[in-house]
Amino acid sequence: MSGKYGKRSKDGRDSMRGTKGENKFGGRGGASSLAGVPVAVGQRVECEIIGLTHEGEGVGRVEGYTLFVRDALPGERVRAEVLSIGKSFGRGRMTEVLDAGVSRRVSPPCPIYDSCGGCQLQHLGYAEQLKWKRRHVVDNLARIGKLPVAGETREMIEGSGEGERPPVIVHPTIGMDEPWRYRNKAQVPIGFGDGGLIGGFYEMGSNDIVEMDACLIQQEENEETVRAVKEAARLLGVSAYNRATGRGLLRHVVVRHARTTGQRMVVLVTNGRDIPHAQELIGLIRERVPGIASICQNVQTAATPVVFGDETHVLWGEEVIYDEIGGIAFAISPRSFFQVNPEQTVRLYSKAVEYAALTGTETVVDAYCGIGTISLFLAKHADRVYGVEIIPEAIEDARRNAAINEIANVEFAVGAAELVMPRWQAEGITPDVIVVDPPRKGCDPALISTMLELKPERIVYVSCNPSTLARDLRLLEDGGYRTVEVQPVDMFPHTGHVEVVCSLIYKGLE
Ligand SMILES: C[S@@+](CC[C@H](N)C(=O)[O-])C[C@H]1O[C@@H](n2cnc3c(N)ncnc32)[C@H](O)[C@@H]1O
Repeated sequence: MSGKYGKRSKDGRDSMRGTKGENKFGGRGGASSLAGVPVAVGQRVECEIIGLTHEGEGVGRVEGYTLFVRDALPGERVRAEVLSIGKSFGRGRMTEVLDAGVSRRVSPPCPIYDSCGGCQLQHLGYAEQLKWKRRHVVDNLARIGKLPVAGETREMIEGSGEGERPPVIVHPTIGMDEPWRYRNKAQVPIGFGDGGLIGGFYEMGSNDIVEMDACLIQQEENEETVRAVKEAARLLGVSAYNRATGRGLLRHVVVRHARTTGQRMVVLVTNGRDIPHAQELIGLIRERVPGIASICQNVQTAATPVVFGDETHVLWGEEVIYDEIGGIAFAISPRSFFQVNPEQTVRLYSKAVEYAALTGTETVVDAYCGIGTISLFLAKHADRVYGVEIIPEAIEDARRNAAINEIANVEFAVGAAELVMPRWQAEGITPDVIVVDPPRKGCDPALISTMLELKPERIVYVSCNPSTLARDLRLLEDGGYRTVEVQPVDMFPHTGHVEVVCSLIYKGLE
């Protein structure tokens, strides 16, 4: 075995798959042996795998010492080579499965799974992935949130300090019937290979880009678009960005596909404004990409792994493409957040609407609203919805989305939710329901304080990170709320990520 087993995980933030694995697979740096640590770097050890991290590493134990072993699965006994050690844990690579035990190991269908860090769980059967994602949520709620979870062990409930409160119901993860080819967006880093310009994904643990033509979790249209753009760039001699020297033009190709309208968008992220042969490049992309509706340029000159810079403009076509979710049309601009799995998004948002339990008379706040997706879903069932979002273009899209869907009972504001909410509070806006859908770092503490002052009857919390979710639920519980139901939704099959939607109720009203 090679590739995935022998290399560090990469930061996949801007990979073709666009998943968010972190670079944590150790490496050979640091001490080769440490006092009190029962393993040494380079040693081969046998270990039982008793759990799985959110990055898909098996959690092994060697004489009580924790060894994270990439690609090993719970229930297995494996042989692993130790790659790095620290005082409390180390990292290793699996060299052999000694006993598969009860693990549900499957053969990953993707031919480059070994070297690409975009997916972490293709080697685990899909039904088991769904179970594991629920387990991951439960563990975080119990460990970080100190919440009692229905049907779970007493040890988990102990220490919650919750007394006789009803336990939280954590439902089974909602999965996909066909968990492949779901992503509507690809972010492809561009670099140099032997034959010139290449684009695909970062090799694990390095900034080396590996050419990739196919990715089984991408919609095929995105693969086709990326291929066409790379070919056009090669034909015209467009230079690829060199991450070591900061020279070269094309840094990333970002493509989106709107399944309901067939429209496609290409964003060329460039290291500078001037694109030589720009008109020829645009011409070739238009000729070779069916459904192309928008070609944009984003300028990013900083030496940073962040994909987009602040300057975006249209090179050809529209400034947005249109897609539809649950019968609502959405305009999507190059930098706006739009859920990447449209099929599961309908399920996620429908749950959020269900948990909001609206009757038509309520005032609702949608914090971290993006392009107004959840706001517009809620507006049909509420008296008035207020959405707040930090990216100005996203709010432009949100307002446009309200207009094209003829939804008049929504209002959007640009700004940090933690700053805008107190302003609304001062203006006398008192929400009956607050929906939050923050980025991975969770809600700003100031926003939580304002929510606790406003005391809405219900809070609906949508999260892509179970650990910050659990932290925030604890704060909300301490402030007078009870977490009632938690629904994990598999928005990112074959990766370690899980989306969660939760309902909370103000205890004073129970
Ligand atoms: C997970 S996305 C959710 C977007 C939207 N609810 C959806 O489902 O499409 C989080 C959003 O929060 C925005 N954001 C990040 N920090 C923010 C802040 N402090 N205040 C308001 N919005 C913020 C991001 O730009 C992003 O659009």
